[in-house]
Amino acid sequence: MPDYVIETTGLRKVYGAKVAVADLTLQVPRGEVFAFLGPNGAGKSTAVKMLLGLVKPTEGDARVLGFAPADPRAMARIGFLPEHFRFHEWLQAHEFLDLHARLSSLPASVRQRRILEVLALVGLSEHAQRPLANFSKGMLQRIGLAQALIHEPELVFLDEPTSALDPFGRMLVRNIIRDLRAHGTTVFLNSHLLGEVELTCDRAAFIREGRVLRTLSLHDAAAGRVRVTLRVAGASNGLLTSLAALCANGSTPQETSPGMIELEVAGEDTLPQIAEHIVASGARLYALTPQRVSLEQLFLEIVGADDSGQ
Ligand SMILES: Nc1ncnc2c1ncn2[C@@H]1O[C@H](COP(=O)(O)OP(=O)(O)OP(=O)(O)O)[C@@H](O)[C@H]1O
Repeated sequence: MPDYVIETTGLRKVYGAKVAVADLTLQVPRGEVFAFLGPNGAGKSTAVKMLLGLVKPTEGDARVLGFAPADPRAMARIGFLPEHFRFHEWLQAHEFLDLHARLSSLPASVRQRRILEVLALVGLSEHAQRPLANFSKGMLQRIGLAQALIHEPELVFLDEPTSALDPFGRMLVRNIIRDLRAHGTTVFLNSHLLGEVELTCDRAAFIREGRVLRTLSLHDAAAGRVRVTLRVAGASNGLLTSLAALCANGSTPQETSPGMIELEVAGEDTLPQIAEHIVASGARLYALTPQRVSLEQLFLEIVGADDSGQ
């Protein structure tokens, strides 16, 4: 049986008349880097808060590391970087990390070593003695990530961890997430930066109004939709009809200009069949150019482009 670190069934949260999370059913296996994607107001942060026991669900059930949310046995093994972190600005970076190490019940014998390790991990070793009040937004996000990892958690929730970071910072966070995965840590990532998600995550769930619309693997290139551009000569009238049978989701091939055809197929496995159809029709194939459909395109299609700004 798969070892799920997160399992929810029909999780729901209502604030007055506002349904923040409608009906969330989700399973995240151990060791996965899982992305939670959805437009503003989709209920992502509320869902994470319910999983952490910070918000009480109106209905439904959740298990995190096998326990009910907020169970101290689970919480000790979870790290969390909230979207809006309230920092203790009067503390120096190392004091802030020491506070969080103590809150995580890290034994005194390892605290100092872990503080130095996580400061190095997030590239802030030289700022250990600086008060957080003097930190830039990006540095605060890095130190927030350091506190989430100080106790070597099994499961880490990162809510928009790179929103304030420059490209170097984003690369650093990508590498940290890859290291976490290599060590078997499960990462639950909320992000609007779909390029980052594509590079770091194993699987993504698209949510809207607190419901999972779809989950998909981000690894399996053969399973991802592919847009194909063809350059052909001598195409017969029947070629477009014949290619239509290979298209994804009821889409149809389009002749964009003489000799140029575009179509979308469900995965790379269909590419040889396209070539076979063209040759069988008697046309000559000069170019077949596949391009994976980006996560951003999928997001716009699945979630809908007009559902922001709540
Ligand atoms: N404490 C609260 N009281 C009332 N409404 C709330 C509360 N928290 C969240 N909401 C509402 O619930 C909905 C979901 O909010 P949530 O913050 O979970 O969305 P999100 O997907 O994390 O959004 P974003 O991408 O903008 O961070 C929103 O409409 C929000 O206004």
